[in-house]
Amino acid sequence: MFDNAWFQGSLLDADTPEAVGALGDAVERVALSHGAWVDLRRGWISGADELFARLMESVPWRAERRMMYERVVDVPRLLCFYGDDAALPDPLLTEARTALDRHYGPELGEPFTTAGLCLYRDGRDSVAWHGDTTGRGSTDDTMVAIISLGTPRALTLRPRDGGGCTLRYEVGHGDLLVMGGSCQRTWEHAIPKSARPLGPRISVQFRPRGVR
Ligand SMILES: O=C(O)CCC(=O)C(=O)O
Ligand SMILES: [Fe+2]
Repeated sequence: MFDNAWFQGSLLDADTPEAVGALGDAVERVALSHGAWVDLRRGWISGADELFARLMESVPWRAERRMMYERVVDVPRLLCFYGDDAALPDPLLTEARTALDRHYGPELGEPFTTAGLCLYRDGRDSVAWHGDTTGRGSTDDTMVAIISLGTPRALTLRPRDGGGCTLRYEVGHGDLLVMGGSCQRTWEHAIPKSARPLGPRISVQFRPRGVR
C-alpha cells in the first residue's frame, strides 16, 4: 500500500512495555490568544510503536474523495471514524480515552465519545488549514485530544485573524496534544506536506459528542 522503509521506531520506545502514562503535572499548557490553548504531554503512550503497528494492520483504512476545482480528487490521507461510543480498534485506545476523561472531564464537562483515525502514509499526505467546526466547535469552547503514533510530523497552528506567528509542534511516538478553549473557532491547524521522505504517522483524535 505504501513504502514502509522510512518508518523507524523510536529508540527509546524499543522494549518499553505498552502503557498510558500519567497526566496531571506532566501536562504542559500553553495559553494562546482569544481564549484558545494547547496542552502537550510528550511520550504519553509508552511502547507506542507497537500500538502503531497493530493499528496499521487492524484498522479498515479508507481513502476518501472530494470535489476540488470542479474535479474529484483523493483526500491525501487515509481515514477511519469511530462514532459515538463505538468499540475502538485497540484496548490501549480505550484505556487512553478513559484516562483523558478522568483528567479532562471536570474541565470539559462531558466525555470524549468519538475517535477519528488518520493515516499519513508519507510526507505527501497532509491536511490543509482548518478548524474542527463541522459541529459545535464552530460556536462552543471544546477540546480535541490527539494522540500521535509513528513518525513525528509537524502539527501547525495559527490564529484565524492573521495576527501572530505560526506555532509548530513535532508530534509522534505516543505524544498527546490537546487543543482546547476556543481553539477550533479562533485558530486553525494543519499537518503540512513535507518535501523530506518521511515514514507513516497515525493520528487518533478524540472529540466529545457533536464536535467534528
Ligand atoms: O493529524 C492530526 O493530528 C490532525 C488531524 C485533524 O486536524 C483533523 O482530522 O481534523
Ligand atoms: Fe482538525
